[in-house]
Amino acid sequence: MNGTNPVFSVDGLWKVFGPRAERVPADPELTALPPAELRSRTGCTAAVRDVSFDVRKGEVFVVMGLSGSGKSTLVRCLTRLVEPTAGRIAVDGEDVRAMDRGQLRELRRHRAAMVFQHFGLLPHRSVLDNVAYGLEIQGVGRAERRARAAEVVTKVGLEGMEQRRPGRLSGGQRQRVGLARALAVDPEVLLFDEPFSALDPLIRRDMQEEVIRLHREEGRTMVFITHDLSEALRLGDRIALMRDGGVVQLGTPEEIVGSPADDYVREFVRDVPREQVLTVRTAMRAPREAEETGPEVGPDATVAEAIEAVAAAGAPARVVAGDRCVGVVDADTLLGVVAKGAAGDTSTAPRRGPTAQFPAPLGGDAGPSSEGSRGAGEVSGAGGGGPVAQFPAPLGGDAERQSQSAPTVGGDAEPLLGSAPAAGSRAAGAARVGAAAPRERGRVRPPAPRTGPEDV
Ligand SMILES: Nc1ncnc2c1ncn2[C@@H]1O[C@H](COP(=O)(O)OP(=O)(O)OP(=O)(O)O)[C@@H](O)[C@H]1O
Repeated sequence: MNGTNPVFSVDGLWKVFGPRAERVPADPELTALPPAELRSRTGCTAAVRDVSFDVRKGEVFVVMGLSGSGKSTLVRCLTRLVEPTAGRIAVDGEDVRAMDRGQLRELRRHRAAMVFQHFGLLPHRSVLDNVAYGLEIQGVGRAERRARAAEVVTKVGLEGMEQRRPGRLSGGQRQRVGLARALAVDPEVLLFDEPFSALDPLIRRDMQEEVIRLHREEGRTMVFITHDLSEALRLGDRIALMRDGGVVQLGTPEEIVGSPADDYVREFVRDVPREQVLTVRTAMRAPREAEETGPEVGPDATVAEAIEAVAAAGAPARVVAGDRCVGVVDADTLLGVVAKGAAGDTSTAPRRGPTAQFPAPLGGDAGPSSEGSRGAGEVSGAGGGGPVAQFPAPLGGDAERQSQSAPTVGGDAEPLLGSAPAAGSRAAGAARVGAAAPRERGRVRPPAPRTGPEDV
């Protein structure tokens, strides 16, 4: 995926609303002003400020940020639904800003279809005809467009509802029709503008699964806007986190959660269960002698999956890539990852997830021998029962101290995160984890904490 040319390439993009907007990007004094001052001095709002990124072929690229951070404006600039003020945009190497009206129409209809939150369905048309609508605009003949529409209706799980009117569909079903309509024109890229934010949480999750399934089956490039961090983590191969029109961090979910670029991002991801996002790459250490046995996990397994594997076996797990053991994760290193998040966050209530289930500290001495030799049954009685209680507990009861004394985590996390894998390889790696929960492989599935500096 990474070796191919980008689908969209954005360089130094600005969108300024207000009088004589073009002067803003051109004037270093004005570009340096904070948003409020820029507004009071010029009457202008810089909705997008000097943003650069590539959307790679086949990836789900998420644009995330709080309300008003510039997400919609940015994504609308990609096909010039909003006219950029300055900067370059290319689609498959073609200059979007140089396109004439006909080329733009072609771009929007065939190459980059948008799925909106308000799906804009035609109330007097059946599901099938709504889905076929985009093809109708393209001039595709009736028989062909209905056949193609029927295919995508099935693909999005609406088989049997072809003749219904939108008014007789639930919100989730209507959103599926909107999605089917975009898919019917077989665009190279799907652009989603907060498509699920009006749906209730269960249906929303359903639709997220749908997007993941479609992406997995078709490998279609997707740009997805959301203000919901858990949605971004669930869907994104990479996430651009926006604030005040700028991108404050662009990276994989693992990079954003594991190595926040600044305090703003750190605060944003504070409540994310790190063990469900970070992979064992963050936690592994060099293998020691006589560590040739034990469970195996792929390099893209999450820390949570590795905890399960280590807990079930009562022994460290080998991280295996291809035929090669590239490292080992054990109780210390895995807990270190979890504790590192908790250490900076002592003011909050206890976090959910595996950490909360660990037995009370057992004295803190968990050298290599205790990890290797402690049998599953030995600890479970003392620690509160359940498979998780079998996990040796090396903490002395002080998360902060543990995080400082976990050199593998502190020392290795950042550099390893830099080489975070692509989604496809995540899938391959995760399949090794015998004890992993039956969930989507290769995708992060955190519970749904709505986190952020403020809830939007
Ligand atoms: N047509 C417009 N005229 C003037 N200002 C605008 C216009 N459209 C957007 N803005 C401003 O640009 C900034 C970014 O808006 P935008 O809608 O892109 O944010 P967003 O992150 O998509 O927000 P939301 O999540 O609420 O949709 C906001 O300050 C907004 O008020």
